Amino acid sequence: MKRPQLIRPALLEARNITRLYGPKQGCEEIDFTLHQGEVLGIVGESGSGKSTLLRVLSGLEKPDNGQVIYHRSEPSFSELTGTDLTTPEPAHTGLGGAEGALDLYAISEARRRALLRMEWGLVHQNPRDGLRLGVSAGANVSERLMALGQRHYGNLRAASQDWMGRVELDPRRIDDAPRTFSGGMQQRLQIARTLVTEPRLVFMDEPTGGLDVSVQARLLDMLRTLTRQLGLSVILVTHDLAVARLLAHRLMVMRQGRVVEAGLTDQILDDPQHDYTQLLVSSVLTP
Ligand SMILES: Nc1ncnc2c1ncn2[C@@H]1O[C@H](COP(=O)(O)OP(=O)(O)OP(=O)(O)O)[C@@H](O)[C@H]1O
Repeated sequence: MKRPQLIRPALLEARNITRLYGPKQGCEEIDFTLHQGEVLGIVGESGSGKSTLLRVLSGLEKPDNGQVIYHRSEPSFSELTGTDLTTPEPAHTGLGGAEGALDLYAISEARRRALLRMEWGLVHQNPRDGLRLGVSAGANVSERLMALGQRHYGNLRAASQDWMGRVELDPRRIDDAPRTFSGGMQQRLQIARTLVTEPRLVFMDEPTGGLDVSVQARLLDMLRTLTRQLGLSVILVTHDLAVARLLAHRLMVMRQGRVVEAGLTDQILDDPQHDYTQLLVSSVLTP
């Protein structure tokens, strides 16, 4: 008997996105839908446009063309905070489409930033870009909770300690400054700081890049556990196919700013169709 397919609702849609700095420099005509609970890996060699696309998707850089549509569902953080992202602004018509669909670049920059701060999360390759180095580890973790309106000192501290434990950091180091942590520990702290609010959508840019191989392996393992436990929806940029294999359900392969192949991770890596993907995959396998 054929099993019914479970169709997960769409969370983020890229519609014909183009952001070019020069010919083939940036990303061009990108279309895809990310569904709830899905990890989408964007892979490709250096300069293929992965980071440009991630910046556009995460609201940091306006595309030259195309739309990023975010499908919000209840309960929303606006209910928690009193901020309403869906109310159209005076000169704003960007809420077309399905109810709760937000056109990312049709809302004000302030609202876009609020979205990134409160419903989304961004894990940078360099943890120093995502941490506040002047405050303690605990304050780093609890900051996003405070942005959501939580004020109780004891609860914030307990949440910070809990999350430090979940990312395998010693909770007794809650008052230490991040700069006293190793690179791998800082990355775990950045992940705790990002995930503490259980964001609906997380963007990760080479989250294990720049770390020793053994540190990478542990971090990857932890990321995989957390994404599964929390059912996170993730857009992950990586040039490392092993990272993509471990974390991503689906892959998009980019070359010179365009998507050359997309599909289920195992399908793409075990049976690549496009010449470029075949080259990428074989270059990893060849010693
Ligand atoms: N702000 C910018 N101004 C001008 N050119 C840019 C800018 N950002 C990216 N580019 C160019 O766009 C192209 C794609 O860069 P991008 O950083 O998106 O690629 P990538 O696949 O993420 O590479 P890497 O893995 O090395 O980070 C490159 O040719 C790059 O030089």
